[in-house]
Amino acid sequence: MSDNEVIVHPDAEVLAEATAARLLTSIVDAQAARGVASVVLTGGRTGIGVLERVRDSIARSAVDWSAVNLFWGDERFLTDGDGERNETQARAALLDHVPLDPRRVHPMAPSDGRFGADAESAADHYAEVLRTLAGTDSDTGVPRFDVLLLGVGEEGHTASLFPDTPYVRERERTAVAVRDCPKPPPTRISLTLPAIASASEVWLMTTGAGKAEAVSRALTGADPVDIPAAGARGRDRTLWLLDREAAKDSTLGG
Ligand SMILES: O=C1O[C@H](COP(=O)(O)O)[C@@H](O)[C@H](O)[C@H]1O
Repeated sequence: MSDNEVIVHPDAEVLAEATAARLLTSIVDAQAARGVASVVLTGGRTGIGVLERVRDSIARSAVDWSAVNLFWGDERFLTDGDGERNETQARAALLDHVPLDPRRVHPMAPSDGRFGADAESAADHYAEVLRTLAGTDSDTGVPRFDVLLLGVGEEGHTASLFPDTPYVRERERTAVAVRDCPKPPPTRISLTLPAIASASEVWLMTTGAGKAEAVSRALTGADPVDIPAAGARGRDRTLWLLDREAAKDSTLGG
């Protein structure tokens, strides 16, 4: 498990642009090393803003999009194409604009899909997809994720793991159905902290003064049960990408 690293950008615009450049470079590097890159996407304003900047970057042509595996860290359990789904927003921001191989795109099921409103079965299926792609040698049950993107909520949630819930305490399963979420919609699907911890790099991206307290608590060793973002760590790197407002309550040294 890696230590937290923090990079503070002047504002949300610069953060989105710089993170898009960082993501493009990471994908190119992974493809140069292994031929393929695997990225876990997030929803939220910052995460979708980064995808829009990737779309608008001339450097997006440096990526072989047909060799990018895409997953989601969480999903709002709504009908297919609903504008609040993280998948819908990611498709509009980037995925519909690059030549992906649809077989490499792994969205979480919608609430009108093959599992209907059974979010638990949809989550179990996602865990099964991850296990299958991980292969029989895997000890984590998830594929090798090069970069796993996350947002952070005002109360410290990340993915759809909210404070003081059974879901943030989950140690066995890699994907769970999340019920009674304090932030709408009430039903979601989320990767768990153990699944997140199997990623090579975890990038937590957030902006604005409303996130400052949660960021500060996460960076000063809060219990992940209280501040779930505090428990999101990558194997090789855990990178907090903040704007000045989100960093304002944190003592960052230097
Ligand atoms: O609902 C969600 O919110 C978080 C944070 O979103 P933001 O708009 O405050 O940046 C996001 O990370 C998560 O994927 C999403 O489902």
